[in-house]
Amino acid sequence: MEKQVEQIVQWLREQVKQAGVKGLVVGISGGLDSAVVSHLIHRAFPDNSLGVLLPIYTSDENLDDAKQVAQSSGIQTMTVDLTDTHKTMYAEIKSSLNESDAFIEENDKLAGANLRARLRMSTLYALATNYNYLVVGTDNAAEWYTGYFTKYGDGGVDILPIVEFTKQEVREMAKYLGVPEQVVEKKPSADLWEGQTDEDEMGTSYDTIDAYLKGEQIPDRDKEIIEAMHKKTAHKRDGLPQFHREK
Ligand SMILES: Nc1ncnc2c1ncn2[C@@H]1O[C@H](COP(=O)(O)OP(=O)(O)OC[C@H]2O[C@@H]([n+]3cccc(C(=O)O)c3)[C@H](O)[C@@H]2O)[C@@H](O)[C@H]1O
Ligand SMILES: Nc1ncnc2c1ncn2[C@@H]1O[C@H](COP(=O)(O)OP(=O)(O)OP(=O)(O)O)[C@@H](O)[C@H]1O
Ligand SMILES: [Mg+2]
Repeated sequence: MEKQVEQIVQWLREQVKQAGVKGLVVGISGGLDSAVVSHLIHRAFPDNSLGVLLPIYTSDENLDDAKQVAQSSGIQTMTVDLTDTHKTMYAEIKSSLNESDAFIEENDKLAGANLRARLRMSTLYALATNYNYLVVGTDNAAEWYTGYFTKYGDGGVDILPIVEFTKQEVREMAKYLGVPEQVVEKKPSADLWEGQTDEDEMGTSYDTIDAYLKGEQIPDRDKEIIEAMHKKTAHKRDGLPQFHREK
């Protein structure tokens, strides 16, 4: 594991050098993926890494976990509470809609949720500009394959250090790095609405996605869910469609 971690740390240093910047910034949620990334970027840049707590209606429990991750990793942190910003901005969007165009319930929930991720992204880029840092993404292999992230939200980042690691591998890395136990054991959640868990929303489990990515047999039903998500979200992984002028 030490070798694996050291390779990622070296890679992080190369990315910073190649980009001609000074360090790295990540959002810390109190969840597993950002905990691992916080530990890794602090190892790579003890004096030039920043973890940002970005609560939007965030529970005390998750905030507390985020603080404990800050402590276990040793990373410098700051907090920008975006709850009021989200409230104001989303209310403004909704009140500007014609009554006949108003959100249906499901879209309302999703749009509000994705706005949370995009406000966090905007904040991280403002800070990256100030400190001359790159924004580090926390997607793992399962999230990347299924496209389980918000386009230009938590998907709006500069580099992806753990994108080739399954959720289980990220969990193993977390234990090795000394991430607090309750964070290692916590149910993965995007925390974009009350009570959300990734596995409930996706309708399959990380263990199953991990197994599929490793080429193991999984039930047909899960395979269908995973492939449908993968197909539907191809646009999040591909470059932008561009119109080419005739020569
Ligand atoms: N074929 C296509 N070509 C180009 N663009 C296409 C497109 N289809 C949709 N789009 C665009 O993409 C948008 C839909 O994508 P997007 O806005 O990302 O939204 P969407 O994929 O619908 O929702 C994001 C999902 O990721 C989950 N999530 C988000 C953030 C964090 C985490 C977490 O694990 O922490 C999970 C969240 O719970 C939700 O299930 C459409 O509104 C449209 O603008
Ligand atoms: N409250 C928050 N404060 C700061 N960053 C956040 C917050 N919520 C989400 N993020 C950012 O969005 C990323 C995506 O969230 P995601 O839930 O996939 O990861 P996680 O919370 O680190 O781990 P897990 O998937 O196990 O919950 C986080 O890793 C983090 O960088
Ligand atoms: Mg989370």
